[in-house]
Amino acid sequence: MSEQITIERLLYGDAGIGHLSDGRAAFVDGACPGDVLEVAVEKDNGNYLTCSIKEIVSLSEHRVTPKCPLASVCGGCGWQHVAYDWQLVEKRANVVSQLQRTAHFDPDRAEAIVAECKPSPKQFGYRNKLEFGCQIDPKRGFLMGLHRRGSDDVLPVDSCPLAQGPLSKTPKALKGALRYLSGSNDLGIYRVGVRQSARTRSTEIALWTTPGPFPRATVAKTLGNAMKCTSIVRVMTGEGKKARKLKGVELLAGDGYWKERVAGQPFKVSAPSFFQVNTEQAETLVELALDGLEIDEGSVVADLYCGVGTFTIPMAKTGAEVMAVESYGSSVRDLRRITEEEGLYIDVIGGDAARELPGLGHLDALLVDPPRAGLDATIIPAIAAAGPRRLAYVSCDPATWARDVKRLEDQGFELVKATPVDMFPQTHHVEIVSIFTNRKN
Ligand SMILES: C[S@@+](CC[C@H](N)C(=O)[O-])C[C@H]1O[C@@H](n2cnc3c(N)ncnc32)[C@H](O)[C@@H]1O
Repeated sequence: MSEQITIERLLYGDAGIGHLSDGRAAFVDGACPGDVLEVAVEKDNGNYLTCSIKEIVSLSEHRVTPKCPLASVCGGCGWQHVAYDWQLVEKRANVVSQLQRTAHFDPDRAEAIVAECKPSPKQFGYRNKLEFGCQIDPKRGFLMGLHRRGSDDVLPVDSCPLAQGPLSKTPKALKGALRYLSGSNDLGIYRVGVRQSARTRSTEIALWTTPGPFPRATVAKTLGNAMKCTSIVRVMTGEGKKARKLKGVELLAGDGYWKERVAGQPFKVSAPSFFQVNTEQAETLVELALDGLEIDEGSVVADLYCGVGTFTIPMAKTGAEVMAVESYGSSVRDLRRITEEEGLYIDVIGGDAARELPGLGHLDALLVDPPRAGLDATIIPAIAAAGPRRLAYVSCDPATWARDVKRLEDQGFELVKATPVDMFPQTHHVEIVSIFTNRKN
C-alpha cells in the first residue's frame, strides 16, 4: 500500500521526513525537501515509519543531479541530490532544532543564537583524506572501496569527487596495486587511508593491517610505482573487536608522516592521528574559536581533546600560557614534535581530559573539541570549577552537543553564539563552534 506525501525537511542522516495522512512521520531515504512522493511503508519503528519511494509525483526546486554516479548507493554522501544552498539551510535548521528539543531552548532564543552555516569554499574536491575498507571475497579476491550505504559491505569505486585534486583518482591506482600484492597471499589489510595536501603536495598511504609477516619492501615498491607519494606506512592493530588497539606503526618508505599547512602553520601528522579533513574549513573553525575565546598574552588557557594541536598552536601563538590534553599517544607525540620545532612552550598532557582537568587549576579560557559522543558527564562540574570566563565548545554532533549545552547552562555557563561550519558538503554532517560566557565571572 502506498500514499502520497510532501517532504518537509532533511533529518540528521540520509533521509527526508514527511507525514502520512494519519499524522505518522515517514522517513524516506534519498528524498529532498519539497518533493511530492508516492511512498510505501517498509518498516514500522514505533514512533516513525521507514518508507521507500514508489513514484516521484513532482520534484523539489532544491533537487540537483548528483555529480557522482554512485551517489545513491555509496555511504559517503547522502545529500548530493540536494542543492548546496539548501544543504546549508538544512544543516543550520538541524542545529536550531537540537537546541529546542534537547537543550529546551525557547525557539526565538535558538534562532537568535545560531548563525548562518559557513559554506565550504569547495563543495566538491575538499577532502584531504580518503579511507577505504578492504576485504577478501572468496570469488572476486581482494576488494577495496567505500562503504555501501546502510551496510559494512565494500563498494568498489575508481574515484571520489569529494577528494581534492589527484587524491580523487587514487582508488583506481591503489586498488590495482593492492589486488596484485594480495593475489597470492592475504596481507591482512583491512583499511587503507590516503592523505594528500593541496598545499604541501605531501601524500601518505597508510595500510591498516593485523599483525603478522608482511613483505615490506615489495609493498613499498609496488605502491610507490602505482602512485606518487611522500610516505608509506603500515599501521598494525589488534583483530576484530581489538581493531582500535594500536600495536605499532612501521615505516615502509618516505617521511613517515603527512604534512599539511593550516593558516600558515605546518603540521606533521602521523597516520593514526586525527586531523580535520577539510583544511580550508579547519581554518574557519580556528578563527571562530579564537575570536570567541578572547585570549591574549598572559591568559591561562587549556585545549582539551587537542589532537595534534589544530587549535593549540594558534592559541599558544597569542602569547597565552597553554595546557593541552589528548589521550591518543600518536597525536600527543605529533603535538610535542610540532611544539618543539616551533620553539613554543605548551604543556602537552597525555591523558584523559576528564581526569586531567581538575589538576590544571584556574583557567581564563577553555576550548573543548570532543569526539562525536560529546563530553563525559563527569567533566562538566570540573569545567565549572576551572572557572573560565569564556568557553569554546567545538562539536561534530548536534545531538550530543545540545545535551552538553543544557548541562553547561545548568552549571552557570551561557551559550551566546553557535556557528555551524560546513566541513562536509554533500553529507548531513556539520561542525559547530559554540561560545559560552560564564555567569559566575
Ligand atoms: C574531534 S577530535 C579533535 C582534535 C583536535 N581538536 C583537532 O581539531 O584536530 C577529538 C580528539 O579527542 C581525543 N580524545 C578522545 N577521547 C579523549 C579523552 N577522553 N581525553 C582526551 N582526549 C580524547 C581523540 O583522540 C581526538 O584526537
